[in-house]
Amino acid sequence: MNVVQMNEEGRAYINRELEARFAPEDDILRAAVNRIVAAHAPTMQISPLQGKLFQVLALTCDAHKILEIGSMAGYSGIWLARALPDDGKLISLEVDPKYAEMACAALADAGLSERAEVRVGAALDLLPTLASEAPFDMVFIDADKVNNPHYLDWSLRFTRPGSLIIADNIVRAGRAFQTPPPDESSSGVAAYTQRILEHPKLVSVALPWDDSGNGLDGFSISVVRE
Ligand SMILES: C[S@@+](CC[C@H](N)C(=O)[O-])C[C@H]1O[C@@H](n2cnc3c(N)ncnc32)[C@H](O)[C@@H]1O
Repeated sequence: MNVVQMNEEGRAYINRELEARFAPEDDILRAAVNRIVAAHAPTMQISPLQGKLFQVLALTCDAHKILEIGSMAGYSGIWLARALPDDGKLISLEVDPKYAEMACAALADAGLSERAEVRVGAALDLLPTLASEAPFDMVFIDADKVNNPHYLDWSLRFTRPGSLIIADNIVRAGRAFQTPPPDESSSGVAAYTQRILEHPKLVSVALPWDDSGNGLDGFSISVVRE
């Protein structure tokens, strides 16, 4: 019997093997990451297995419209938009014009320009303009963590029963569990977590995730109930 030791090496091995089988990156996804690396920017994108999980979730809730807050170079946007039908729509919000440009290029390379749109600006300025495009079947929150509670307010306004609201980086290597949290981002995440747990219309779960060298993190998934 081949037993894998559950040390760091063992976890990396399992992750690699699962990624290779369930969520292999193609050239388009690799090119999106390469753009980040070429710009000497930090690689903050979701992992391939997260991307595949989000696709499975999008298909499960029959997502036609997805809202993403925090596009960066379009890596998660590609995973999400690929789960949409031809007449589906991903709207992704990004404050940094350089990242927005990279995201547009990545989505165009992926042949997803018709289905995915990047809007440039601070999410809190852009969100009030999206009312006519709601409801969204899925919202992915992955921007400035300090504003997560505001993003939750908008997500609740813009979703329907059965929609999913996902938030990345809700552990922050444990900083989000400290009382009081040691920084503003962790405070935002802690407040977000408390609210999704207490909200009567949300059923939520969170999973731990090893954030590619940035330490242990995690993400939450909430479903909006009737
Ligand atoms: C963690 S990265 C997103 C990674 C991306 N979701 C992925 O997995 O490929 C966070 C992004 O949010 C953007 N951002 C930060 N504050 C923002 C704000 N107030 N409004 C919109 N985007 C913001 C950052 O510029 C950055 O590109």
